Amino acid sequence: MFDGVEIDDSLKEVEFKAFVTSDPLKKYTVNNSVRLTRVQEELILETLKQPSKNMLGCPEELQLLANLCTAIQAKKTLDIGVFTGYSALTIASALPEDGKVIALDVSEEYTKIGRRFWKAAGVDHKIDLRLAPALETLEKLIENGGRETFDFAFIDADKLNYLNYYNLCLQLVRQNGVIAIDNTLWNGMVIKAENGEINEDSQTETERLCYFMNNFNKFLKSDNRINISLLNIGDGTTLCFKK
Ligand SMILES: C[S@@+](CC[C@H](N)C(=O)[O-])C[C@H]1O[C@@H](n2cnc3c(N)ncnc32)[C@H](O)[C@@H]1O
Repeated sequence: MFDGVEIDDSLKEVEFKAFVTSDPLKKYTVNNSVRLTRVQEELILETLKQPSKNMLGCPEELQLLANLCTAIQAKKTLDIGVFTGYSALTIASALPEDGKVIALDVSEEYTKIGRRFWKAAGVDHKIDLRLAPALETLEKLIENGGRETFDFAFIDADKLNYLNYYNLCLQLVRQNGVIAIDNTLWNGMVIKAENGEINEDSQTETERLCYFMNNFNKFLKSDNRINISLLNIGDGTTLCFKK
């Protein structure tokens, strides 16, 4: 897949992503399972031209989430962190005609790319984009009676708010609904945090975020409000099944 894509240095930072990986087994699993529509493929290729391309979601992960939405017959969903609209497009495509993705981001610039592709795929009527800090939007949804009305949520925005997003999503998602969380393996670096090689005072922001992510993973494991699966797919995807 995407053999013609030029790999520049910024993409080498995200070697775990299927379209740049050199891991033969990962390539195999993706080549033998990921199905992309023409519009998804065009959106991915367009995003790979953007300077912030390394934020793009992983096709194998998003396909799994879409399949999960179908399996639980999701209708009302949340996409926290839209970027160029790939996750919203993929989730919306798995929903029935009257399904909804409430899509949360702060960036007009990124999301306007997504709008074009949502329209091309004929799913724009299912996507309700809210341009504001996601915490504000989630709190408003709760205030306005949204508690336990969502079937599914995908958390993929600013990492330091992950715990806040998770706690708000737990209020918004119904019993047996699913919260999926991206980047929980942090490019494999969580092992360094686990071994004490990285801590909250580490030099780089990415290391400090990794320290945070390792603690967040431990919090999720101990949270009895959910059943959990941490999958080594994409950059690490944690599935939380609300009890
Ligand atoms: C990793 S990208 C999302 C990728 C997307 N889910 C996909 O599948 O391609 C993270 C996004 O979170 C957004 N973001 C960052 N801080 C935010 C905040 N406080 N509230 C809402 N969105 C935020 C960024 O603008 C960016 O578009």
